[in-house]
Amino acid sequence: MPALTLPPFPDDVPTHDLLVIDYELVKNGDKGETDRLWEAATRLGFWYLKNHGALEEVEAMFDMGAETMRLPMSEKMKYEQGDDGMSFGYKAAGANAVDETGALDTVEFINVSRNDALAWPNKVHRDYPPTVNARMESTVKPFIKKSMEINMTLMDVFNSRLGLPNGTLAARHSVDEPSGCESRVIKNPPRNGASEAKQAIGAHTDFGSLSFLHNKLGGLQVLPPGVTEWKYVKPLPGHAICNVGDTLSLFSGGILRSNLHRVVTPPREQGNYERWSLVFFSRPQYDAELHALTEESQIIADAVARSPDPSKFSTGQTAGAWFKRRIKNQRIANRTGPETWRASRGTEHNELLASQVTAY
Ligand SMILES: O=C(O)CCC(=O)C(=O)O
Ligand SMILES: [Fe+2]
Repeated sequence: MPALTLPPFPDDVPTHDLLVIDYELVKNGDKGETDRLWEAATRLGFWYLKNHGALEEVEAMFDMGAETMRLPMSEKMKYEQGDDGMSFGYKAAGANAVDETGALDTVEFINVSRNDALAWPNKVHRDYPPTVNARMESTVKPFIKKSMEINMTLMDVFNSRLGLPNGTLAARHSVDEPSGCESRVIKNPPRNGASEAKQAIGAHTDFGSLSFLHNKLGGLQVLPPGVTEWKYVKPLPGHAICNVGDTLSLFSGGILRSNLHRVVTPPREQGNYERWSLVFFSRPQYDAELHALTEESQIIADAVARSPDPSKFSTGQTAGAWFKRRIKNQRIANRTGPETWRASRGTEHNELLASQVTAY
């Protein structure tokens, strides 16, 4: 991407501080740092990650994203993800709802399946635009491999803190199995004169286990527990933003928190610029059953027993079904009314509250 001087994140908008976790320390088993990671993952479910060593891979992915988004719309639409609940491929702006009323999202993105990237030049799920293929080996695969390694290192920390036998979470995230794991490059257009901030991506919890996110402009917001006003997460240069998603929250009986978040027009002057972000989503293999791992861990069994609604940890769904249901019911083409949006929901803790919040 051309080097562009972006306006700084303003200091007069409501912002939520995240803990900064040092990946190198976590990798080396530093007790204080793993304590802080645990605190971040159980209290808010979001944290900054520094020293993750993936900065070069991240920049190359932004280049791949920019090359892809520059393709003619007719070319991009050949790879659209469709309305059947598959996430891999291109998603045009306005293809998803952002809320119950059916307001449209403003982001386009290109999602590449982990399975497809690792199997390249063979295909597991689908074909991709030529701009993706050209960089599959040099850019997409290295980014995905590094992201997986980072997420699995963090997941092993959670595995042990949750009192699970070694490798319990890893066994549900096998690299050889088909899964919804994917990379995503997201582009949101500048505000273009609009006076109101718009929801680019509606309030949601992430569908899978762990998300490894990179952005440069503000716009990401979280609704911290017990708070009714959305707070921006300020991007910090060189830092990733990591968060827990639904499936890890379910496996852990709610000990790990999958927090509501959304993306709106970047604040102030930043809103006049294109906003680019990049995520790698780790998700369990499709056939993993989503329920609290109470038989494998007394800590999780106790957490479920203490929950006011233990039934919510027995979804009766596999990861594949969970993922498909959430994606399919966000698609505007599938919308019949507010019930479609509701059917797309995951573990959102206070959805009613979220839909009442209007402050940007
Ligand atoms: O663009 C961002 O900052 C966040 C994106 C996000 O939440 C998502 O794609 O699930
Ligand atoms: Fe998200």
